[in-house]
Amino acid sequence: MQQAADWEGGRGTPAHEGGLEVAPAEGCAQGKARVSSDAVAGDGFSRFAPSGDELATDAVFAVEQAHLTEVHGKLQKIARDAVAAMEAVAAQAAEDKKNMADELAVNFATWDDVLETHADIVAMNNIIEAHDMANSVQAERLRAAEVLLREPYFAKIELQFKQGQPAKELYIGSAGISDENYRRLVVDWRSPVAEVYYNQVMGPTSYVADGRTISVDLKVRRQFDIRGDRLLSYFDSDVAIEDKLLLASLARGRSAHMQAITATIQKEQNRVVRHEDVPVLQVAGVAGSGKTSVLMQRIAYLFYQHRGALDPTQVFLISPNPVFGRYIDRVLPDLGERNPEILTWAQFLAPLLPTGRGVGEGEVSYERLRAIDAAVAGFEFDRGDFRDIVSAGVRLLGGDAIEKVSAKFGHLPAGPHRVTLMGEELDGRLGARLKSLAALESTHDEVADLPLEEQLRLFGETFDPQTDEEARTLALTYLKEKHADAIEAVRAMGWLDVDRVGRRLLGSDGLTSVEWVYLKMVLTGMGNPDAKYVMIDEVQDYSEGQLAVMARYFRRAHFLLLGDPNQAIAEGTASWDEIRAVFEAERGQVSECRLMTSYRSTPAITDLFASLLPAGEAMEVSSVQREAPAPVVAVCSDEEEWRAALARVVDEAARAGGLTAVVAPWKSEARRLAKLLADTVPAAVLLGEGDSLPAEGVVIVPLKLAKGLEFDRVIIPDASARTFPANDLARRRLYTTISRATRHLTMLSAGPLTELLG
Ligand SMILES: Nc1ncnc2c1ncn2[C@@H]1O[C@H](COP(=O)(O)OP(=O)(O)OP(=O)(O)O)[C@@H](O)[C@H]1O
Repeated sequence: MQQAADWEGGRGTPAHEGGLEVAPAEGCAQGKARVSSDAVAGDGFSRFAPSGDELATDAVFAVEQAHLTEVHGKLQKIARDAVAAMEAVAAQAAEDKKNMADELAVNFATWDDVLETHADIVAMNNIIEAHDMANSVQAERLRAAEVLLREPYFAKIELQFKQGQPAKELYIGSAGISDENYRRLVVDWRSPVAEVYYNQVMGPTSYVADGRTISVDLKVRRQFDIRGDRLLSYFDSDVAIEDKLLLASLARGRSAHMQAITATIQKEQNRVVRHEDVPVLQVAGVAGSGKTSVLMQRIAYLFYQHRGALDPTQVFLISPNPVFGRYIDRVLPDLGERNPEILTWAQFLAPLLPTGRGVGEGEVSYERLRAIDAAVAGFEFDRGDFRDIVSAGVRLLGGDAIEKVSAKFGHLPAGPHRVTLMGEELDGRLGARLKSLAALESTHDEVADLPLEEQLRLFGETFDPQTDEEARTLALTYLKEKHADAIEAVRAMGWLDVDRVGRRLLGSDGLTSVEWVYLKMVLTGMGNPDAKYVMIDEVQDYSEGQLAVMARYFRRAHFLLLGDPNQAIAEGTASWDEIRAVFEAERGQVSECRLMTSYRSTPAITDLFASLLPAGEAMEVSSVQREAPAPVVAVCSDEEEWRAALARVVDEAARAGGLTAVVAPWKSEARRLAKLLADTVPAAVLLGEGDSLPAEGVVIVPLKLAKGLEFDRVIIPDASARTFPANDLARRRLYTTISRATRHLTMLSAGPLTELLG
């Protein structure tokens, strides 16, 4: 066992028994991590594809290639036919519209004429609607064909439904499609029968369709690697111990955007993707276990299940940071689906807050929010809780009037019902006030004094009213725009001084933004009742308060919570049990799943981050990746050495190709590193919130922004005890940092290496 010098005092660092071996090297002490994993290695994969000669003589290969060629040809025809049909519909629609417009004699002379005109218009609309419908069917077909032309299918199953009968062949792909005779060419991966493929059990098995369990005998389970109309290889699995397609997919490495895992969803992942629709599903998964991938597949699955009834605007994905949002935003479009609303916490919260109020820190306990619930239960408004609505210097609604409206509904408790009724009444009063202003001579003069282009923009003509009524109508249009802020303030219950109510109720100086939004929800019922699904990725990074706000805001939605308790990288976030408790309190029962296999990193890197897990948990984590060079550690004895070593490893990484991340613990440290490297390795760029992940190169990125992402190489610039002291938070931060690496990991240490790696 070697010892490396401590650059601060020249003291020796302790040796790391059973962990990383640290050996001196030029400039810094260097070494390789010892690997204990015997996970699936290269040999299994090298047999995956038959060689050229074998392919030529492989009868199955020839049959499958012929089938693929036929299906691909049919898909091309389907796409061509769909385009032609859409063009024909468009031409016909244009013709029909022209004819109908020519024939349509708008006549309101008598009541009979009105009825006839109305009937003509309805008939015209029906024809237009029929065209739209025909087009949307063809558009859907075209979309499916386009998705499939890239890879028509990835698997085939042969199912025997009854003994003695021939087995039925089904090809499974990213979308489902039939030929012109309604014969299924490809079965959608989300269809009930496809479950048999994902269950990875040969022989007698079953699937559920329309609530019925259907028993089948799975005779053949064949996986394909296909590009367009070319079959690259196939693999028949008789026992599902090794998934060759999975190994092939993992060997292909990462790309600048997350890829769908449709063809290789594993059994434990499939349980989450096809999980029954429960109010809350909480999924705990180790780093790289496919939580985000599974989340995307689940969304695609839900769109399929609720086709026509679930719109993407009713699904929300709360993502850890904007870079991550962009990293995942191609997965669903590649599957032929639209993206849900992808928001960070800040993007979710900001529009709910009054202008000028920052999102602030999210650290709020559930207890504190429950105190708000308790206080509001026995509460009554007073005059000071109401604010004048003022716009452009005009007081449009006074606090006294609002208090009177409140008293009118005083028989109701102060809460959402009463506030809604008050809102409606105040909306009416504001409308009446604007109307009375619109009747004033002074307003008409104001409108007449508007620049001409302003009048044209507002009215489509200059202000030249012929009657009083016309003058009032035009003035009202002007006032509605002038006082749009007041109209919006009434709609958003801006007349209620939430801060004042909070101070009164809680006796505190001020509310945090989380408390403010929560109190507003409790008082006014603010929320999104139309959201049907909300997915929170990296759920361990939110406080109880933030989670309770989301649970309350999306009050009718079903939640999917995915996270890794060991990746909680900030203080004040909810523990795994607290997350469950918040959702149990807010939404009732919480169902749970676990994902324990890691797909991202090599066995050596997986072993290393798994060694940071609490005792017991590490034993369960396994890696599926192939082996690659062991992680490298360099302990430097002084700052100068460390700088030189950093420049060297970053430069080497830049030359090696692929994408490297220098993961800094904090934003300030990332900036410092960027400055430090600016002269020596200018290729290394600082990644900001507004950036997308490049396909290759070197990025310097704070850990917070690296959340959920992965890189071919990770460089930890300082794995010293100073950056990672021996405590739980640092342990989780190191685990998260290391697990961003897929194949290569280099750790430098300015001074003694952290004990956590000992
Ligand atoms: N079934 C699978 N087939 C192919 N690749 C997979 C599969 N499951 C996961 N992967 C790959 O493993 C990597 C990690 O997946 P993902 O980012 O979804 O994991 P995660 O659990 O969200 O990670 P973390 O929490 O550490 O950010 C990705 O490159 C993903 O494509």
